[in-house]
Amino acid sequence: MAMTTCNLTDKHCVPCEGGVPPLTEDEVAGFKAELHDDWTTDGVKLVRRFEFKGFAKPVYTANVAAFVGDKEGHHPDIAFGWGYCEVTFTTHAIDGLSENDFICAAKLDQIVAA
Ligand SMILES: C[C@H](O)[C@H](O)[C@H]1CNC2=NC(N)=NC(=O)C2=N1
Repeated sequence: MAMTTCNLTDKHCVPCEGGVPPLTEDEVAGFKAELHDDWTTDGVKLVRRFEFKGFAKPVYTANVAAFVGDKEGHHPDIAFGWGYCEVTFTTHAIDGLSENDFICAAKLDQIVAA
C-alpha cells in the first residue's frame, strides 16, 4: 500500500489550550520545508513579509490571512501598509510554535499563490 504523505494544506488546526511542548528545532525545520521560502522563524514565531506595489494587495493579503485564521481557529498577527503585508503565526497558548502555525501558513501560501 503506497504511503500517502499528508500535506499541511490538507490538515486542519486543533484547538490548543497549552499543556503541550512547543515544536523542537528539527520539527520546525521539517514543517518549514513545506512552506514558501519567504517564511522565516526564530523558533517562536513564523513570519512572512509579502511585498507588493500599492495598497490593494496588502489589504487583500491581510484579509486572506485573517480568513484562514478565523476558519482554522488559530489566529495570526498581521501588519500591513502601502507596499507590504507581514503575517506572523505563533501559538500563544504554548509561547512557541505548533503544527497549527504551519498549517495556517501553508494554507495562506496556497491561496495567495493561486
Ligand atoms: C481554544 C482555542 O484553540 C484557543 O483559544 C486558540 C485561539 N486562537 C489562537 N491563535 C493563536 N495564534 N494561538 C493560540 O494559542 C490560539 N488559541
